[in-house]
Amino acid sequence: MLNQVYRLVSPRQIETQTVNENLGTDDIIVRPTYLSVCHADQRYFTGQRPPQVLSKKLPMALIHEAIGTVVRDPQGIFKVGDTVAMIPDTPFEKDPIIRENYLPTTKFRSSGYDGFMQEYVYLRRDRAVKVPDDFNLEMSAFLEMVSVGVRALMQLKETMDADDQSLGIWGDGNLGYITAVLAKSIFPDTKLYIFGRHQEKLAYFSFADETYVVDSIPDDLTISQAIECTGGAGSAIAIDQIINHIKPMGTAILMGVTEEPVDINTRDVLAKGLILQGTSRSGREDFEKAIEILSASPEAQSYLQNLIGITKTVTTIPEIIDFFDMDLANSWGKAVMHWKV
Ligand SMILES: NC(=O)C1=CN([C@@H]2O[C@H](COP(=O)(O)OP(=O)(O)OC[C@H]3O[C@@H](n4cnc5c(N)ncnc54)[C@H](OP(=O)(O)O)[C@@H]3O)[C@@H](O)[C@H]2O)C=CC1
Ligand SMILES: O=C(CO)[C@H](O)[C@H](O)COP(=O)(O)O
Ligand SMILES: [Zn+2]
Repeated sequence: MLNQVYRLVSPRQIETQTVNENLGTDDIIVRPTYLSVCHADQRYFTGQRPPQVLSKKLPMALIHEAIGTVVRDPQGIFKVGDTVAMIPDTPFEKDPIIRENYLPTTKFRSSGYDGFMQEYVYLRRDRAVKVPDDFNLEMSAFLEMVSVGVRALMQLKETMDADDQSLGIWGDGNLGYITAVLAKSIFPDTKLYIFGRHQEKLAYFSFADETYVVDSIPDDLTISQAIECTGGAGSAIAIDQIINHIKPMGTAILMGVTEEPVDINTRDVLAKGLILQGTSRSGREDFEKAIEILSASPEAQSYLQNLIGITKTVTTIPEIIDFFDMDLANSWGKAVMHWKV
């Protein structure tokens, strides 16, 4: 069946490419409905990745945060009309130790493989998770990012020592906010401190125990565990502040993506016996866990709806490009496209 795929062919240049699709025995067909933009998409859209990376990855459809409506399931397991979250992480093998999102053979949509900016997505059925009927659709568009926050917190839980007194999250944006909302459910008795750059963003973290602007953190403040959700140029100072304020033998989960290597004060990492652990992307079970947590907490759903930033119905390629530009200029929240292309 011929399918229209909207691919980034070079920075800021999106073209329709017609692809002849075959429906595999274990596939379903999904019509994307709500798509949410990630920093990773913007790094490709604006050409912030090195030229040799761009030439390897492009052309490809962007977007890995999306929900859609099932239009066909040959096995009849999904009902036509079901809303599903689409999982961009696509493993092709199982490993007894390495999680699917860390396997080198796993494909990740919108990172070298077509993302969800398509007329229809031909999806392996295990890459679709039913979205509860009472979930807000625009909030559900970024369930992938929620699943990434779940992954980080699960890794923290598996790795950290017994000190669960306090958790510090560096980063007052989308990822920090989502991870903080989830932390209230996963570590309900742990004091939650947020460290950011913008008082007006920190104001959204009303559920946290304390918020700090990073240039005025009390010198004697200590935290048990930490998660870095900054990325870019800001992550070096964030990691340095974490190393300074975390208690000995604490664990710091690193989530922010940088294009350049980051200097780390290894002397203090050694002296304090710290664990630094990276986390990237998520697997099916993290999507299921995210939906389980949100289903049990209307309050968490309500907080996440505060993260819905700009929303717009897009019907043409120029409107897609305008929307990406609007996202770049937007300071708070996730940009969610209602996909009518
Ligand atoms: N590991 C994973 O699987 C995933 C990683 N990411 C990555 O996470 C990072 C954050 O994404 P997102 O939340 O959407 O981005 P946002 O821009 O929404 O949020 C980042 C926030 O952190 C602030 N910040 C920058 N430096 C510091 C610092 N040193 N201390 C405290 N706050 C700081 C930024 O301020 P300012 O804007 O002024 O710099 C900004 O407000 C990105 O690199 C993104 O690619 C995203 C999704 C999944
Ligand atoms: O956003 C993310 C997951 O939600 C990851 O940071 C993103 O997938 C990294 O991909 P790339 O290496 O292509 O930047
Ligand atoms: Zn992402």
